[in-house]
Amino acid sequence: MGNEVSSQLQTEGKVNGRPVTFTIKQSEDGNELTWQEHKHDSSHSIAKKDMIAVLPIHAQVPDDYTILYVATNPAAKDDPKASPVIFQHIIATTLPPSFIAAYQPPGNACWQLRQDAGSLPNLHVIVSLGSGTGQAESVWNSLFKPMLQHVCPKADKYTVHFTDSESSVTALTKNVLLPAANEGKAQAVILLSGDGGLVDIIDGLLSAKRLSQYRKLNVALLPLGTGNALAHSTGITTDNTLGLRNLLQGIPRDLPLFRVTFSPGARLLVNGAREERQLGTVDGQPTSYGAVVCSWGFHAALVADSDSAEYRRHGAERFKMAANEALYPADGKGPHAYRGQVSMMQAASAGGSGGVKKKGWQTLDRQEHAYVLATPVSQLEQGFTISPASRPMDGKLRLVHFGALGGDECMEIMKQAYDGGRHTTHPGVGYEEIEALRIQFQESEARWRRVCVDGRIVRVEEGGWVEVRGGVGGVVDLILAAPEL
Ligand SMILES: Nc1ncnc2c1ncn2[C@@H]1O[C@H](COP(=O)(O)OP(=O)(O)OP(=O)(O)O)[C@@H](O)[C@H]1O
Repeated sequence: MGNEVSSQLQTEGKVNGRPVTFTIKQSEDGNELTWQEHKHDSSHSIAKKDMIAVLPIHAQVPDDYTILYVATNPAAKDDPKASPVIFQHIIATTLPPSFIAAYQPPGNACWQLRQDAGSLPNLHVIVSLGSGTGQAESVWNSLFKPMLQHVCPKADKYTVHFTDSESSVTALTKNVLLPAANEGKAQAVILLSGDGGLVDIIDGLLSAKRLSQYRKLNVALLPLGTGNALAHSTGITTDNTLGLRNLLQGIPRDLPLFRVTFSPGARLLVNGAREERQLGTVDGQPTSYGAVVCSWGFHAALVADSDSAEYRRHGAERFKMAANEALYPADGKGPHAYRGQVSMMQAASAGGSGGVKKKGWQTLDRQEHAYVLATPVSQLEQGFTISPASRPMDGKLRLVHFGALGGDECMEIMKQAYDGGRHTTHPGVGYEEIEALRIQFQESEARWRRVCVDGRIVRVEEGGWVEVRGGVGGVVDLILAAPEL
């Protein structure tokens, strides 16, 4: 190619009507669009990580496109509740074709699928004011609302819901989303929340009968929680757009779920564990559903203990703070040894770390445990790779477990999880693909019988049990872009 720049990489065009030269440049963050304004001899650029999409404007002006992207929000420097980025757009004429090809949403992108056979899209935006460090409202105002007004200018085409309590999403699901889904209406939900918002939707949808004409919802995540496990594990957080690139470029994919069944006395703890509630039942058994994690032991305890307004202010740090308290308790006795019988059913395809593979239930030899965690996702928070073999949306449950250990040894295993998931090769850690997990609790004190299902805490009665099984689907589609974008 010599010094010649290919027409794929450089074109003469316009930005907002002003003549420019566009160039695609290789940078550390990937391909970057730069342009040189002829009149002012000034240069500009948009980094790959800031790109949302390139959208054609009209068939009559085939060379004109709108570039949607984000820019750093200066207000976020001093305000932890401010959106880190704001929405930007420009009109570009005669862009390099490779740039258009990279960022124009595919024909089957969810945006188009939301148009229900020509009728108005049934689009709900949920702004969860209690999620993460409280950025959802600012993200709505500075980022998502301006983008929606751009791509969906008729404001009456969508409904915005702001949460005002921890039961807001559940109530909306039971009163609005489920009845409409049962009438076969196409619905799309855009969720400005953490994993909890999605779990509330899933649980709400599964709380009552789904009729034969039930139509799956499309759900798109704008990850604004603390852990954002699903978003990190599916690649939604790999750019700076807080899920907007994924929203415009993604296609609907069935979200694999697992079912968690409890003994009859199990209760959901709410309102900072000050209140308890009955769980929904399936065939008479208390049942919950999840998409991220079901755990008992150290992980469940730290999720439960860090779920207070005081801890939440610290964002993802809250997990580390609670972990320290659990591993090095003030009484100096070391971490609790959780007593119970843990059984698993290995998946037919699993190799497993426990020697000869047998179908059917197998009970672990040990009676004292520190960590028992089943998950279909790879990361529980950014960089915490609890299950490195997990692949997005494959629905395979994996079990990570180890016995009662000292604080330092537990901490070392956790550090290895933060180091790309190295803990799964630690000789004391079991890691296998499973079909099902069952725990029979042998603890007299209630706090050691707490189970975490996607951040919710369920306390099981003395002598009670929990069982986890994968293979549930057909309830919601998650909007996901191809990982290579
Ligand atoms: N306005 C509100 N008032 C009280 N509670 C709220 C309100 N809005 C949301 N909540 C609750 O706050 C919690 C937020 O959960 P969510 O999972 O979205 O965020 P997170 O826990 O910070 O993130 P993650 O689950 O990804 O770690 C949920 O229990 C939700 O019901």
